[in-house]
Order: sequence, then structure tokens, then C-alpha cells
Amino acid sequence: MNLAVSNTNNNIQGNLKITGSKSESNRLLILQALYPGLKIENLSNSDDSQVMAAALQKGNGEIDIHHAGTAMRFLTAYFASREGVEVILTGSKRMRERPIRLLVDALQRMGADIEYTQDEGYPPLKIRGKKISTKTVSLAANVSSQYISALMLVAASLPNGLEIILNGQVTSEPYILMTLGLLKQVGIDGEYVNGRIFIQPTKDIAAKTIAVESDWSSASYFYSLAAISETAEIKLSNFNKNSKQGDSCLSQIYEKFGVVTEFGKNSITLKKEKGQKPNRISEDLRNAPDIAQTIAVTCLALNMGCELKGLHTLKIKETDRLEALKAEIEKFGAEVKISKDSLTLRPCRNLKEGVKIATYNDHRMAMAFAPLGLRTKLIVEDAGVVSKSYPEFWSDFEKLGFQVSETN
Ligand SMILES: O=C(O)C1=C[C@@H](OP(=O)(O)O)[C@@H](O)[C@H](O)C1
Ligand SMILES: C=C(OP(=O)(O)O)C(=O)O
Repeated sequence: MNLAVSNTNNNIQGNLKITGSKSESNRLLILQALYPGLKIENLSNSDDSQVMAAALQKGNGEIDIHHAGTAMRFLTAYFASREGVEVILTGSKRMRERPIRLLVDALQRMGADIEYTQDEGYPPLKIRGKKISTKTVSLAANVSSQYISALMLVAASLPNGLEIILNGQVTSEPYILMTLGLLKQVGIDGEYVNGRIFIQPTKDIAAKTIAVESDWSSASYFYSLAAISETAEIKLSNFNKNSKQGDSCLSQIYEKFGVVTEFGKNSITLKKEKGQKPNRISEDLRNAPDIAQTIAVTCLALNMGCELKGLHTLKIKETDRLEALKAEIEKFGAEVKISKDSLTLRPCRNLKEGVKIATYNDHRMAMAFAPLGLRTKLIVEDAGVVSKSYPEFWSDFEKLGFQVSETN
């Protein structure tokens, strides 16, 4: 499904409720499988959370987690540590290109029985669950924090708990802190000091209900929209100032674009007044890689330049996001330079109209470009990809006055 996207109204007003954070949801689903006394409210309705829930329910045989990176990584640690379970964990063509060796090596050193059924270092994996009683494991922390969260999530269910030693510069660290925060909320003791994580063994938890905060990465597209519009007032419910999600740094980053965040009781309101914007911005996104596409497109729309750094993880996400951003932004006539971990955009005054955005099976390519519809007409190819994290994305954009219609 290709969608033509446009909007000529430069004053954006509305109230929305975005689905629950997929990162929090996928952690809580694993924890619920380990500790059935846990109840979850506002669970994400994303494809990634649905495949996670279905995989946990199935629990044996061949399990296909499609494009869901967190499901792939968290379930590898989960099944490897469930004695007697046998699964083949597989995924989409892209998932079979996303590396998992660091996690598999760590689990194997802990005594897990995992084999690669196709290419060494990549899914699919044949996992025969075993009792794991190793006390300590170390692994490189500079490739994906998901490997570390995967170990943390099962750590308390191991008879001795687990000490995880992180080597190298830690990437996407807020996601590790999110995992730790949720473990503590569930009733598991743990700490993270000086590159070492300690999780205490925990057999049972007291019954409790945890409400998932809405998804800050999804909120980024409304920050972008507010920044690009002349004036805006967009209320998003179920967001909090003390978020566990690192992408809540959006509220600070988008101040540079003139978007002010008002924190209400369980909501945020994004306000934009007419005003000056800088010519360029520079950001290190090592801690918030999922908002890189959003920020790059905001700058493109505002005729600004940007230098985004700390992007070394983008090459192994749903697509190579650095190459994809360069290819799609340049279709508008702008100039983009990329290295293995950065992206530089030169300001571009006249954006081409009617550009067709390829989305590369990447939800964030579709959603990041959508707000650009305020500046120029564009077509988003395979627009249904948004369901990976945010199935109502297009209808929510329509609620804010966007014209969205099927096209060739
Ligand atoms: O743990 C998580 O929920 C996530 C961690 C990040 O991945 P990396 O640690 O691989 O950067 C992020 O990009 C992803 O969307 C979700
Ligand atoms: C990278 C992402 O997800 P995952 O790694 O879980 O596939 C994302 O949602 O941007």
C-alpha cells in the first residue's frame, strides 16, 4: 500500500493516545512469562509485541518473530534458560542478517545449547533449553544493548542470579536502565555500577500490575510535526516526566526547534509558537538511536543542516538506516554525507515535490518522512510497515488534519 501524504494547514491541533511502549511491553511480556503474578496494562498493540506474546504462548517448535529485534534477542536468552524446551527461533530475511553472535557466545559460555541453522552469527537459531547456573558473564556492550537486556531479563530466574560485566563503550544505555527499572518495579533486586550489572536470584514476586507508559519513540513524529508547523498544540496522553524511556530526551532536543513540552498529569502537550530556528543542529544520539531518522527529516523540512553522531548501531537495525536516509533525503534535492556512525545534512531550500519514499521494511522510515507532508507532497511506499511499532500511525496523522490516500 502506497500512501500520498500532504497537509496545507500549518496550525496543528489535537489530542492523541499512542499505544504502549514496545520496548517496555516486550520486557514485561518476558517477565510475565517468568513471574505469572505480573499483570500488564496498556500493553503495546505493535506487531513486535504481538509476535513476542505469540512466541511465548507457543513455547516450542519453529517460532518466527518476523522483524522484531527485541523479540529475537530476548527470546534467545529466555528459551536457552528454560530447561527441556526445544525451539527454532527464526525471523524475516532482514532478521537473518541482523547479528546475534555476541549474545549467543555469552549464553554458550554460560552453558547454553544454541546452534546456528544457517549462517554463523545470525538467526535462525536452534535452542535446547538448559538449566543455567553460571554466576558471571562478560560481553561487549558497544554493538547492541538488546543483548545485555536479554541476559538481564532472565538473570533473576537463574538459581544464582547473574553478574554481567560490560566491555567497551556502552551503547543505547538508557535501554539497559529501562530493563533495570522494570526489574525493580516487578520486585527484583539489581544494580548497575561501574560497568557491572548484578541481578539477584528471585523465585517469586508479589502479584502486581504495571502500566506501560506510551511510546516516546512514536511521540517523536509529533515533535517533528510540531517543529515543522508554524504553530501547534498537540496533547499526547499517558506520558510522564519521569520516563524509563531514553527517547524522552526528545523534550529537550526539540526545544532547539522551538517546541516546548508541558508536562501535565499523565500527559504531555507539545507547543510550538511562530519563531526563530537555528541554521543547524548537532546531536550525539548514541543513547537514542531510534530518533535519528525523525531529527534528520525535521531538519530537511526546516531547511536546516544537521550533524548527527553516535549512529554506529543504525546499520544493523530494520535496514541500514544510514544508507536509507541518505538515499531518500537526496531524492528531495538535498545533500547528505554519511560515515559508519554519523550523518551530515546540508540545508536545502527548494524541496522536490511528489517524491516517492522507499521504506525498506522499516517502520521508522515511513513515520519519519510523514511530517514532511507539511512542506511538500510526497508518497510513502509500503506504508503499512508502521504496524511494527505503531499500527494507528496513519489514522492518528489524519486526526491532525493530514490528507492520506492510497495511490500507485
Ligand atoms: O531494548 C530495546 O527495547 C531497544 C534497544 C535499542 O536497540 P540497540 O541497543 O540495538 O541500539 C533500540 O534501537 C531498539 O529499538 C529497542
Ligand atoms: C530498532 C528497532 O527495533 P528492533 O531492534 O527491536 O527491531 C526500532 O524499533 O527502531
